[in-house]
Order: sequence, then C-alpha cells, then structure tokens
Amino acid sequence: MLCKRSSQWHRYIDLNKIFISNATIRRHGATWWSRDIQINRFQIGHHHRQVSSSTSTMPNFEALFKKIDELKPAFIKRLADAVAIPSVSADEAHRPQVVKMGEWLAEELKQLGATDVELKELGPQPHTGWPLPPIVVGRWGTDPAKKTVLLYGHYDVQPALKEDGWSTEPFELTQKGEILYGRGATDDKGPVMGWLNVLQAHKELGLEIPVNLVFCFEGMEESGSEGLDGLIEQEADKYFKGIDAVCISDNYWLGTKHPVVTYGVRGVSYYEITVKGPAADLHSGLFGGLVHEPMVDLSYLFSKLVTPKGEILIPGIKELVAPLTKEEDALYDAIHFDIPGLEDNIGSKTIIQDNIKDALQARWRYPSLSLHGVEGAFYEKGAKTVIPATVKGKFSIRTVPNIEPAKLDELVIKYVEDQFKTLGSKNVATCELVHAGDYWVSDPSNWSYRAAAKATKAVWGVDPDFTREGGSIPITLSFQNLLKTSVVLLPMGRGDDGAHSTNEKLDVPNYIEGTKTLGAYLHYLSEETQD
Ligand SMILES: NCC(=O)N[C@@H](Cc1c[nH]cn1)C(=O)O
Ligand SMILES: [Zn+2]
Ligand SMILES: [Zn+2]
Repeated sequence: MLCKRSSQWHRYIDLNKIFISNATIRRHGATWWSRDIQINRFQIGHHHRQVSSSTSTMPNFEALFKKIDELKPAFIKRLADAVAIPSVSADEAHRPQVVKMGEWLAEELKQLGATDVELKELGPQPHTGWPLPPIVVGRWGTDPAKKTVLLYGHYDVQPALKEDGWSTEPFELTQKGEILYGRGATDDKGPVMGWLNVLQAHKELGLEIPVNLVFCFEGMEESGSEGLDGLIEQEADKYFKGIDAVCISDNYWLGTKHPVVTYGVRGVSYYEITVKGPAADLHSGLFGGLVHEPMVDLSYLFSKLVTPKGEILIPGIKELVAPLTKEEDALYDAIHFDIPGLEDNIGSKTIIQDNIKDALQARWRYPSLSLHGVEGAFYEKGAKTVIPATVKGKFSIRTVPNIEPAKLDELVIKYVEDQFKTLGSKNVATCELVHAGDYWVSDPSNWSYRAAAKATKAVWGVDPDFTREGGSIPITLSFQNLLKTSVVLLPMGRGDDGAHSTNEKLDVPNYIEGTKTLGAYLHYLSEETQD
C-alpha cells in the first residue's frame, strides 16, 4: 500500500520480515523495526534477472585495481578541478557556480564516453524564486541483458569561508601528506568523482562494465533536494525506466579504520523562527530596557527547545519514536567502534553518552534537535552595541521511524507559538518549516547489499559493518518508492572527514580504495542473483 504523506511516498509492507545482524542474516518471525518500514524483499525490485555462473563476467580485479592505482594523479587532479568550483547551493550569489559545476560534470561524463548526457532543468525554487541548478543525467550502456544501476550523488556543497577557521583555502584542494583538504572533498565531490574514475579506469583498460549505468547527480542536496522528487516521478517510466538498483555514495564510515555499508538515514525537518520588533536596528544605550528585544525573545525560545544533554523539550515527539526491541538493541553489539573513536572524530571529549551503544542509538534511531544559527544578529568580531530589529533563528530536527513530518510540524509550530505567548512580548514571532526530508531504513540482506559487502571485502580485506547514518539524504526514500527498487549506501570517506565543517578532507587511500570499491560493486552486482 502506498500512502501519500507530506511530499513523500511511504510504503507500508507487512510480509517477510527480516532479522539482520552483522554476523548473520536470517528470516525471523519477530521484527525489530516499526511496521511501516519493514521491507518486503519480494515487492522491491521488478526485473528479476538471474545470472548463471557459466556467464560470469568477473574481471581480474588485479588489473582493474592496478589501473586505478596508476591513475591516482589524474584522479586527484579531477577532484581538484571539482573542488575549485564553489558550488554552494545555500545562497543566491553562488547559484551560478552550482550551475557551472553541473555543466562541468556533464562535460566530464561526455568526455569519458557517457551517452544521453542532459542537464534537466527544474525551473525556479518555490520558496525563493532563485533558479534551481539542473539535474545532470547520463547513461553508460543500454544492453537489455544487463542489470541497470542508477548512481546518485550531489555536486553542490555546504558554504565555506577561510575565516570560519580553515587552515587552507576551502575551494583549493590542498594535499598534505596523504590527506586532501577542500570543501566537498568527502561530501560529495570525492565520491562523485569516484564514479567518473571507475569509468576512466574501465575505458583505459578496455574492460567492459558488466551493468548498465544511469547517472543522476543533483545540485541541491545540501538545500533540501528541491525539484528532484518531481523529476524522479516524472522520469520514472522514461529516463529512469528499468532501474534494478540504486547506489549512493554520500555518507561516511563510523571511524577511521573499519569500512561500512549503510542501510538507513535519519530524516530532517528544518525550521526558522522569525522574531520581528523595531523597524530598524537600535542603539542599545538609547533603547535598551525600553523595547522588547527580538534576540532576547529568540534566545528564550531556543532555550525551550532542547536541553544541554540533548533532550528534546517539545511534547509529543518522544511518543512517536518506534520502540527499541531486544533484537535491534543487540545489533549494536557487533559494531566496530567506541567512544574514543567518536571523540577522535570530533576532536574533543564532549560526547554526551558514556557508552558507544547509547551514542550510536542517539545518532541512528532517536531524534535530535540542533540549533544552527541566527540570521540578522550581530556576529562579527568587536563589540557593537546594537539591538537587532529582526532575527531569524534556525534549527532542525533529525527524524526517525515513526515520526511523520506533517505531524512533527504541527507539534513544533504550536509549541513555539505557545511558548512565545507566555513571554507577553509585543514583538511578532512566527515559526515555519523551511524544508523536510523523510527518514529511510532498508533491508541489508538483499542482493545489492551482498554485492556491496563483497566489494568492500575485496578491497579492504574485512567484512563491513552494517550501519545506519545520523545524517539525511532526503532523496533516498523517493528513489526506493518511485523507482520501486532497493537503495544501498556505499560510503567512501571516514568518520573524521569533517563534512559540513572546517578543514573538510578525504584521505587519499579512501579516495583510491573507495574508487576500487565502487568499481568492484558493479562487477559483484552483475553476478548477484536479484531477489
Ligand atoms: N551527506 C549527506 C548530507 O550531508 N545531507 C544533508 C542534507 C540536508 C538537509 N538539509 C540540509 N542539508 C544533511 O544535513 O544531512
Ligand atoms: Zn552529501
Ligand atoms: Zn552534506
């Protein structure tokens, strides 16, 4: 049954519940995740092609991996060219650079030999009217005897300024030893370049890619993936017809050593509280104590959202979270990670939880509320004595099963309005949703996960941990539901890469071995029996 909810499709499934652990994958009568995210492995995937071992196309990985090693300088140059385009999707001034990045990517794809490369235009962004950057699509192969894999990534990045605390220029890829620093190095230009690198290595070796590829690279992921849902829906039976699997490389290992394959993301609902007071900024000496100050009202509202220990104070949210079962709880025991590893990732000893299981559950299966910033407030160096006239406070809530975005909006907006009323302020306050993306949890026992795990083992020599991700990739659920296919997340970077932060980086070994992993995944996928 498909239920339209918010702008997302949500699938309700009730058969063949799967119990998964890192060591074993088996059917199980009981279920550890909530009813609405159980995956019916027989409903997802629609072209059930069997590949017999007598038609094996497994290559000699030695030759492929050697070629990838040889091409390392060219691959680093490709990433440097990509990082040099400041494709920040968050602000209007940078939008032309996002478009330039899309055009650059389309050109690279064409040069490598991809066909049907197009820039799918999306028109103006509804909220702002700014032009949306295009979706870059393309194909590699159209052999009906082969499986078809859609590769998704994003070519936009988070904002970055040297003065935020970067040690190097954020939009100049800078190599220090075995580390590549630059905005987008790990999120998500490195992984997107990884797919292009795979094409180049195969092309130079004269080695056939054993699956058809469909590329779908967007330029708005960091700003809510606006426009992509509509395009997928529109193209589901056209450009995106016959997709057997979707692979996304846009998240990270947990730590720095053990590779992972990921089967879930949290959703995100992003809100803005606007508090309007005087017509213009005021002198605090002349008006302090006489006016209701918007920053004071906003600070009060912020303090009512979340405690310093991360507890969300908005009533009703906790009750929506799917209960933790014993079986799910046990999955966390097999993960190769610890609190010192988390502390290394963030460069401080400021983790709230004191054991890794609680910390990982807080990241993967419980909601969190983060305060992001205040627009309109004084923020520069110095001591300006101003009363800001209008401020906009930004916060977001990471969502998990079974928090429905529309229900969450209701709870959040009413709560903020009620809290504001208690202030007796004469200012005007509003709270609105900026964008929302749903959570997603998949079945990590299916054929695409088996291929991803084999590829990881072939490159890194160990079985991957199966993880969920605390961050969000809003489009994942749309691919699953609209293309009726399974999605796997196969990350390249490490947990300490500093995505969205200063000094974002990608380690050279992760870039090169990660490229091998992506390439090997395609080969293992072609061999795997689709279920
Ligand atoms: N690598 C995925 C990622 O960083 N996703 C963003 C998505 C987002 C949603 N709203 C703004 N950005 C994330 O913050 O999780
Ligand atoms: Zn990303
Ligand atoms: Zn990101």
